[in-house]
Amino acid sequence: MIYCLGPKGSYSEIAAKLFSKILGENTIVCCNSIYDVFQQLENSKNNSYGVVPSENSIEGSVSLTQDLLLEFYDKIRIYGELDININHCLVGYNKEKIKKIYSHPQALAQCRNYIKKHEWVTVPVSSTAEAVKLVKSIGREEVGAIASKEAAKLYNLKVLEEGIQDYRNNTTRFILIGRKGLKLELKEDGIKKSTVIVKLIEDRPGALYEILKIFNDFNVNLTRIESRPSKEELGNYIFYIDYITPENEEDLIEALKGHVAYIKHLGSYRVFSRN
Ligand SMILES: O=C(O)C(=O)C[C@]1(C(=O)O)C=C[C@@H](O)C=C1
Repeated sequence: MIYCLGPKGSYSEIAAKLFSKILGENTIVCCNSIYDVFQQLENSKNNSYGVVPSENSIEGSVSLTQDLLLEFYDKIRIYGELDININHCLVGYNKEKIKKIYSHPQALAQCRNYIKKHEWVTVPVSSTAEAVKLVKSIGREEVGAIASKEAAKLYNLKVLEEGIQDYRNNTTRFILIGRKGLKLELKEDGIKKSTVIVKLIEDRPGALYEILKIFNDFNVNLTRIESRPSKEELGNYIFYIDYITPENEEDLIEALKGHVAYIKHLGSYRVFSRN
């Protein structure tokens, strides 16, 4: 079973379909929210997976996913990663008549300039495919949605314009998640990455530098470092760090442990490609 944000035709479902081919797992279950995906996995006993967006090339991190990775740390780990091109379409009845545009907040943000140019009122909804469903059920020319071509086709609406994101290259990174301890057979080839969350012991000069120095000492290439609020007080942060997994990763983690309040290893996983 693979859980994802639905309904059918969402970008998450498109990503889940690609993962389903890779995993040889055919059942995809569409959920109402990213939170539901985590919760379904928490309650699942079998080898279920979830597919959730983690980062976008225009808008940056999907903060809900980042926060839930920490909140569900006792149960859930990352098992894979896949980047998908996002080619947003204007979906509806008649472009000239649109006054109100429905979509997921990430998609609205990725098309901010385009929407501003047309002076449309925006309505955030739970996913891009949900937006198309709503526009179909409203059935009036004044409304439109921003979504995939697949969603337009699925709910029988017209693609009025394609590639409407503000920057041509629009890529969203999706991660494959599951309960900790799952055995996913990784092919020998391809890049392997890891993600950790670290909290510094105290706010003092060089505290973050000391951690980064350890990565340097182990000759490890970082691919992302991002701070999120610790949610304890304003100006207090935790750090999400992705890196190319070294052979001696256990030694690296041991070395880091001496310099942090905590380190949470969210997984070492394969970076999948679409073919
Ligand atoms: O709304 C959808 O279709 C989703 O799958 C969510 C989501 C996201 O949260 O980033 C996925 C890809 C796009 O970046 C826009 C929206």
